[in-house]
This record gives sequence, structure tokens and C-alpha cells, in this order.
Amino acid sequence: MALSRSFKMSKRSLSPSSAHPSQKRLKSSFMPNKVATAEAATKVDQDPPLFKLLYAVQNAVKPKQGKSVVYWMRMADLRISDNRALSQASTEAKKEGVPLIALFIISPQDFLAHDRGARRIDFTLRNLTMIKESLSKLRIPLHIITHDVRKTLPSGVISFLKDLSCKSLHANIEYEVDELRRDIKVCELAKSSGISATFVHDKCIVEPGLVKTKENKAYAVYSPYQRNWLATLNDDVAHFLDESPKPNPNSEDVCKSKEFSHLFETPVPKSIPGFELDDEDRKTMETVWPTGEDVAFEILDQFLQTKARTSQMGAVDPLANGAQNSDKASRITKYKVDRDDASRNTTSRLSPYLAAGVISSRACVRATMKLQNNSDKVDGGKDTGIGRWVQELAWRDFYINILVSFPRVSMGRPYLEKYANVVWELHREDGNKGAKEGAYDSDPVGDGKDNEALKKWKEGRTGVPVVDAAMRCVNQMGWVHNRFRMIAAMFLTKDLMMDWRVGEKYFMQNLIDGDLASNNGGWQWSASTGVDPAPYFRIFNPYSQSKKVDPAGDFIRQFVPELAKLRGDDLHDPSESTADKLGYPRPVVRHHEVRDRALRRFKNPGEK
Ligand SMILES: Cc1cc2nc3c(=O)[nH]c(=O)nc-3n(C[C@H](O)[C@H](O)[C@H](O)COP(=O)(O)OP(=O)(O)OC[C@H]3O[C@@H](n4cnc5c(N)ncnc54)[C@H](O)[C@@H]3O)c2cc1C
Repeated sequence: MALSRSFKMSKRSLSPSSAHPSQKRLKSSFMPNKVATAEAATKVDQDPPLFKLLYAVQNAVKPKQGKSVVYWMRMADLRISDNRALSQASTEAKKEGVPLIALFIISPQDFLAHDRGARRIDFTLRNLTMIKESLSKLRIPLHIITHDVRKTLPSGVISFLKDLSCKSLHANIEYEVDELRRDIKVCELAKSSGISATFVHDKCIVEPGLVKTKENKAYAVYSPYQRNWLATLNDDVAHFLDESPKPNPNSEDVCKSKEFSHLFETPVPKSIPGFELDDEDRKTMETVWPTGEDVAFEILDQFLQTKARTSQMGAVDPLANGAQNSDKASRITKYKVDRDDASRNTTSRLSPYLAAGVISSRACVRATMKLQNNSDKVDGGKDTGIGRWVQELAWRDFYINILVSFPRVSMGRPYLEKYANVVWELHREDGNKGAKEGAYDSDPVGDGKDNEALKKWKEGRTGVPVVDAAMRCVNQMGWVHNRFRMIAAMFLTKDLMMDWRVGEKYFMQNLIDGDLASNNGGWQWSASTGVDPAPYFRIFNPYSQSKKVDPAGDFIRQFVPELAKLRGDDLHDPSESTADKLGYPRPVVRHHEVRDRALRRFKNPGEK
């Protein structure tokens, strides 16, 4: 790749994720279908799998005895405190006088099926290492299994449970369709093996499926959902927010017993073949996203107590310079007015910790109540910084609720099926449109066959400064502020007219907070295909957005150093001669020219 001399950036910032050789091998033997047919999706929407799972749990067997209780930790509940399934498993183990065993399963095919990126996997492994150590102190083994064939995972789990003469299995629910189906199968197999299986809600503040319209339907619009969500929460704060106790220690016998002692010995791998980080990126991730529950609480505390700082823009340690003195103008207090300013750390930057469950969303809400003189009600109103922040946590619940109520969105379908036929310049192959075998492998994302415009978008070389700054921030930090995600996503789907699923995949592969529900929600919002979306005719003008979200241009100058000397309009929209002089690309498309193409194609889906 040709670099101008002034383009002094880390290798990583210019070399977005592409398939690793061993990932390619994995792909060639496993090619999940990424986009379901409309018919298949409608069928699943009519009978969402969550409710089948809950039914299966209700009808689980109640075995009289067993020699152990197992807690199955998943990628979204990487913590020991306030973890419902872990807490329940521990209570049962204590009551029965048997050891509690923790299990984590590494399933590379699932990583591939969900476009999991190396950063998110590395973050998982780093957190697991700490969890293993903490659990060991309680004499609870964290046993790690790698299971290669995704299809046989349920029977693999059951044979592990049988080997331990397990009485019951406990896990927090994962809400993606594939995972729900897998757990339904686990329930069936557990029942026929005389083992009880319990899956509980943990990820949300208000569990999905509970907040409904007067007609007993799922909300597809955020504002009324949020109002009802808040009222439901405040009706029974203790029920929704009470902290689950930490697990009890196992007896000393466990460490010596023939049956269980070997379970302590499985190490947490340093990396997973096919999902390795290069050394430079690993170092950056370790600095920018340190691990562990204590760190997550410290990051939360700083958000609640201290001022936003410009020194925190970019890929730096979030806890650098230690704790500062409490300040009345703390980030959460100013969140209502400041949150769209990306030149300082005005938002919490807790999303990686929430996505991986290193901190519970309940703990975040409890902290806001404490901040308001131990209020017994949750402030989720639009008039305060705290209320506004709690509303963001409600967005997270909202999108999980959408995933559960309209599973089609996790099957690669648009929520608004009428936009399924919008003509894209580049679309994610689905294997259903007569695409040749191996369509997934020839998917243009990430395998070196990108079309030029997509490549420029990924690398942050579109010639539109605000978009490039956003994408380079993603490539450098594995994270970018919400507004910049919206701008980059809108540019890809409307200006470049590329399938939102292409961008969704790239974000999943590169974000450290990659989460199907929020990522899909954000992409479908930007592409106008989702629930409560940006209407298709309200296309962001990236240049006016740029002036709004980065008025002083600090964010652009940080991530697009070629433009560091520019100010004002020149920075937001450099002329061709200025761009040429600075070695910055000219715009890949002209916004005013391509806008009409998007309007036309959305107005008449199917027409070019
Ligand atoms: C195209 C696109 C893709 C996105 N992909 C992801 C993703 O993969 N994972 C992810 O966690 N978020 C995603 N988001 C949502 C949002 O951008 C991030 O959660 C937010 O930027 C995280 O920064 P923060 O922790 O400082 O947020 P804060 O402003 O401090 O908000 C607190 C928490 O609320 C939740 N939250 C905030 N905004 C949203 C939102 N719009 N939707 C859902 N939850 C929200 C997050 O858990 C966040 O940590 C995406 C948004 C867009 C537009």
C-alpha cells in the first residue's frame, strides 16, 4: 500500500482486519449461511426461540442427587460479582454439599459464524485469565474446553456433565438465534440424561420480552419502549437491580479429589488459532482496554466522579494519571450536553466491559442511584446527565429486546423487509440467491478481494475527513464514539451504497465491544432498514455532521494527521489542491452527486 511521507501512523491503523491463514482454513471447512431467506426469518419471528428455551427450562427434570453443580460461563458474562447464573449455581452447590465447577467453551466455528474479531477474543481470554485466578482462590476450577464442531457442542456439554456426575447446569441466556437453539438442544439432552438445566436472564436491566405495548406486542420504537422500561424498572427496583451474591468457596477436598482436581489444570490459551492479534495491536489493546472487574468499576467511577479530559482522546490508558479529585462537573453530570463531543472522553467507554459482561448493566444503574443520594428510584429522564446516560443503557436493552422479539435481525435480514431488495453496489453474499458454492468464502469482506471504495472506507482513506477519522479510530482503538459510528455507517450505506451487512461484519471484526444486538441495531438504524431507523430520505451530510460533532476539528486532527495543519472549513472539507498537497486522498464520491442515487434506490427498492 502506498503511503505518503506525512502519513505517520501505526501499521495497525492502516491494515484493518483480514482473514488469517488458519481462519481461511477454518472457513474452507465451515461455511455458515449468513443470510436467511425471508420465509425462514418470518417463521422464526412467529415463534421466537427464547420462549421455547424458557419453556424447556420450566420443564426441566429435578434430579434428586448428583456429585457436582456446573456453571457454564459465556462470552458475555465474564465476571464473578453480580452474576445471576453463577450465584444460583453456587447456592445450589452449597445446599447440596457438592462442588461448584465453572466451565468455559471455546468454539472457533461460533467465532466465525458471528464474525468475532481477534480483539474481542483476546479481551475474552485476558479476562478469563483473571477470572480463573479469582475462582481458584475460592477453590472453584474454571475448566476450559475447545470444541471444534459447533453442531456437536450440546452433546459435548452433556458428556462433560455426565463425567462429573453433575446434578444441574446453570448458565446466563445468550439471546442470538443460534445460541438459543443450541441451548434448547442442551435442555433436551440434559432432560434425557437426568440433569437439570437452568438458563436465566442476566444481560439486561429489564429482561427481554417483558416490556410490551398495550396490544401485548414488542415495541419497535424506542421512546415508548424506554418510557415503559423505566416505569417497569421503578415499579420493582429491588427485583431488577438487586445484586446477586458472589459464589461461596468450595471445600478443600475439591483440590485433592481424583474426580475434580484435574479441572484446575486447563490453562487459558494465550490466543486461538485463526484469531491471533499481531504484537503491536495486542499491546495497544492491553493499554487501552485493561482487564478485570476492578478496572471496569474504576472506569465507571471515573465517569461518575471526574471531568472529561482531552488527554483521553485516542488510544491511551483509560486510567492514566490515576484517580482525580471528584468534580461536580463530572462526565456523567455533563453527559446531557457534552456527550457528542468526541474530543474528550465525555462518554463512559464502558461498552467493551458491558459487552463482555465484565461489569453488569445493573451495577451501572445502581451506581447512578448511589450518586443521587441513594435514591430509591432510577433517573432515566431526559433532563439530567444521569437520566440521559441511563437512557443509553436502555438502548442496549432495547436492541436485545429486538433481537429476541424479531430474531430475523440476527439472521441477516432487514427488520423492514421492504428494503430487502434495495440495490447495493456491493452486497454480502447469502447463498440463497443462487450464489455459487463457497459464497461465504468469496464474500468480498476481509479476504483481499475488496472493491476499491470499500477498501478505502475500511482503511480511512475515503477523502472525507470525518469518515476517515472515525474509521482510523476504529482501526486503532477497536472503538469509536457513537456519533462517529453513525456517520461512518451512513456514509457506507448511503454515499457508497453498500450493503449494511458488509459494514456490520467489519465492525464486528474490529470493535472490541462487538455485540450482535447493538451492532446490528446501529447498522440497521443507519441503513434505514431497522426498527425506529433514520428515515431513508434523511441522509447525513458528512461535512455538516463533521462541523457539528467536531467543531474545533481536534478529533479529525488526532486521527488524520495529514490534515493536522488545517483549520475551519478546510479541515472538514479540504479542496482538491489542498488534499493533493498534503498527500490526502480526494473524496471517493461526491456527496451531493450520490445522494440522489440513495434516495432513488430506497424509494423504489429493486430499481437501479
Ligand atoms: C453502526 C453502529 C454500530 C455499533 N456497534 C456496537 C457494538 O458492536 N457494541 C456496542 O456495545 N455498541 C455498539 N454501538 C452503540 C454505541 O455506539 C456504543 O455502545 C457506544 O459508542 C459505546 O461508548 P460508551 O461506552 O462510551 O457509551 P456511553 O455513551 O457511555 O453509554 C453507556 C452504555 O450504553 C450503551 N449504549 C450507548 N449507546 C448505545 C446505542 N446506540 N445502542 C446500544 N447501546 C448503547 C453501551 O453499552 C454503552 O457502553 C453501535 C452503534 C452504531 C451506530
